[in-house]
Amino acid sequence: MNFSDQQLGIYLGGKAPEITTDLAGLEEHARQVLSPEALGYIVPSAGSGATARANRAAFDRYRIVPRMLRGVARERDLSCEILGTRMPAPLMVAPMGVQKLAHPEGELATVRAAAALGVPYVHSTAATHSFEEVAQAGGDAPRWYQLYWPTSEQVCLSFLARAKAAGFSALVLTLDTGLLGWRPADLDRAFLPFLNGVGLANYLTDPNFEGVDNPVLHWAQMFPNPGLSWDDLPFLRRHWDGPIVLKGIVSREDAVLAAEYGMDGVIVSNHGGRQVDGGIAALDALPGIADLVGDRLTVLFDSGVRNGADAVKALALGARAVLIGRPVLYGLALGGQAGVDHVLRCLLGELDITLALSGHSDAHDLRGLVSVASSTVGPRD
Ligand SMILES: Cc1cc2nc3c(=O)[nH]c(=O)nc-3n(C[C@H](O)[C@H](O)[C@H](O)COP(=O)(O)O)c2cc1C
Ligand SMILES: CCCCCCC(=O)C(=O)O
Repeated sequence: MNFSDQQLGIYLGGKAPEITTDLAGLEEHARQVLSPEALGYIVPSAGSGATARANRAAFDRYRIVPRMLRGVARERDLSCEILGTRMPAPLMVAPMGVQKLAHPEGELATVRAAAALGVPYVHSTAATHSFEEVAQAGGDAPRWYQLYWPTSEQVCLSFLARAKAAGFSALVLTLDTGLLGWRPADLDRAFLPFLNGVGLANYLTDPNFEGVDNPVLHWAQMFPNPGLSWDDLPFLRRHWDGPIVLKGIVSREDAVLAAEYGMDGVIVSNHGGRQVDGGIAALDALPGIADLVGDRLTVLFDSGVRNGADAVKALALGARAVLIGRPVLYGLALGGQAGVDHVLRCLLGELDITLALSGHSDAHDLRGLVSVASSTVGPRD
């Protein structure tokens, strides 16, 4: 199946879609519908926003060099298997908490849209719906669980057990959020969703929270948890029967440590610039890490992917798959489940078209497809 049939469908239908197909322009549309608090939480980044800008600038620096006359198939197949999970294309939904900020149906709308397309969904510890609710909404579709490691060992073990029982097949341990980054947009509003009980669904439904007088205070004792070290990882291995992926890796040294500590994969990510201001662009970190550990670890990528061409660049620079962050939330804000469906279909369609126009019938062996531009045009418009 060609995902670019989406494009044909729009032309033949003769009807403009309700949400723009210009995914890079989605943010502007989403800004119109998000409440000031939701907008302040979702869109901006840490500090001056330098890391988020670097993420985008890096994508602009790399350019696709399409190849010709390569007998591209009319029927293309972008499917792949990543850590035992089959997916229709090397694309996943990044773990994102507090999705009810974007839309009342929150993660349920997102997981339903992803499931209908077979796109794996990664469930955040900071979600507004519990493991069990999300599993029910997602049915048999592929799903992974993202752990924010709580300070309580009991709660940690309970989360792992609940995730396993609810059919989450791989574990993503996020490492770059030992504490929350300095986020001026939220600080200036004195707004943190968790303190209003938003984003605590997994906690509040946990047996360890039963009968607790002040659940928010109890949660505040679980997070932040900056004291974790590499030597804690064997604990996870003992208690999680399945692949483990470390999210938030941007240094080669840490990628090598991840391999030495027996992890299965890493997500090269700077959390979309939401944590460290002035950090390295995730895309700039990717090729070095993929070269160094790509033969031992499954290297995945997020931070700054805004359209199908960006996904192609990350794949060509060594990622086995890319995770989509904010654009999914923008789709969610603009149209609930249908909005997420639209965003994912556009991404898949543009990914397929970009690959085909570049001479590829699948998403394998894309090395050499991008180069650093000798002359770079400025950011859009
Ligand atoms: C509103 C929001 C909430 C997020 N929550 C989480 C989370 O709970 N766990 C996590 O590992 N990453 C979380 N992230 C980070 C994403 O997984 C991903 O790394 C990031 O969005 C990628 O950057 P991009 O959106 O600029 O592409 C969140 C991101 C946003 C925008
Ligand atoms: C468990 C509390 C911290 C959640 C942070 C959510 C997140 O990753 C983000 O906002 O970014």
